[in-house]
Amino acid sequence: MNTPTAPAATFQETAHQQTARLIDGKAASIRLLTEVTAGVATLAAQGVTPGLAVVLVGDDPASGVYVRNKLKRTVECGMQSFEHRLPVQTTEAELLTLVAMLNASAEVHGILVQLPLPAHIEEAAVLEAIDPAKDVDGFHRMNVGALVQGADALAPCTPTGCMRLLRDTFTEQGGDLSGLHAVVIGRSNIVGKPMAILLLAANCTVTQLHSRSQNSADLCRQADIVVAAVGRPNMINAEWIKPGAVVIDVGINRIEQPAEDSPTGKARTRLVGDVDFDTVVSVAGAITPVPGGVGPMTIACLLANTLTAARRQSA
Ligand SMILES: Nc1nc2c(c(=O)[nH]1)N[C@@H](CN(C=O)c1ccc(C(=O)N[C@@H](CCC(=O)O)C(=O)O)cc1)CN2
Ligand SMILES: [Mg+2]
Repeated sequence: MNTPTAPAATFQETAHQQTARLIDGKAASIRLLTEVTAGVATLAAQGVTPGLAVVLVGDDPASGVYVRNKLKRTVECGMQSFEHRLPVQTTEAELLTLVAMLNASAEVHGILVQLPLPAHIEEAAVLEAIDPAKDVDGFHRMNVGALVQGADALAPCTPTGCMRLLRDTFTEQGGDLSGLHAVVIGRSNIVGKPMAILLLAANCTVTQLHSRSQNSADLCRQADIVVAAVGRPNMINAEWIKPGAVVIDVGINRIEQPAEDSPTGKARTRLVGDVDFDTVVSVAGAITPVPGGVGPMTIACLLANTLTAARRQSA
């Protein structure tokens, strides 16, 4: 093993003792969508218009919003959009028949089945039925395996978006994250696990915390980079954060806000992350807000993956 060396002067050494810099995911997503739009135009000029099929089963209101946003951005980028809304009582067999049809369609380069699916449908069976070349969510085992081995893969959109935000935040080091200690909180297949793989591929030292971890706050306080993806509102407070650390908040939790705390004086719901923004903002060096942080990057990375898939299928 090489003699350990201290990481190069990092963002946090220069940035602490002040309010954290806000990492603007909305602006970063617009930059990426602009690149994707140019790539789509180039491919279209060669006779291939990338096509994305989005499948939504049931009427979960949040999923409905995400799907609507995906369809809107798809069209804005110049891609073809194929929308499939199925009733909640759709059977697994019916859904698999649709997936097979989309796999066979030459106009469809990317397929996305919005999660969560209704409880009677086995999610894994549906995700494994998608042609890995069209799996723009990067959830198929073939793509997960390729990601782990560092081979060309369609990588999951939310972790990819987080990596882009991190590289942008560390521009002073040329986007180099080598040697930094990254703590990922959460181990879901969609975010936590692929996030850890991507950070490892970027030469970070990675610690993964989860519901059974002990001394989580102490471990987290050693991190240069914290990625919170647990789905528990405001769980990570200032005591978990080393001064100057870069904090990426993947959580999207809708909580009730009582009338007395609401700016309008009426009870309403409010979107918060897994990170207690109000306390962490004065300790961290940089932080993503919720909304306007990771969320918009998820959709931009989905369209980037669709462009990549279309390029590969037409090569
Ligand atoms: N098949 C998939 N299902 C789900 C995924 C996924 O990547 N693929 N991720 C999430 C939901 N999701 C995309 O599908 C998603 C969630 C949130 C956002 C977003 O832009 N959030 C905004 C706030 C939006 C709001 O007001 O509710 C933000 O954070 O600024 C985009 C995509 C689960 N399912
Ligand atoms: Mg299920």
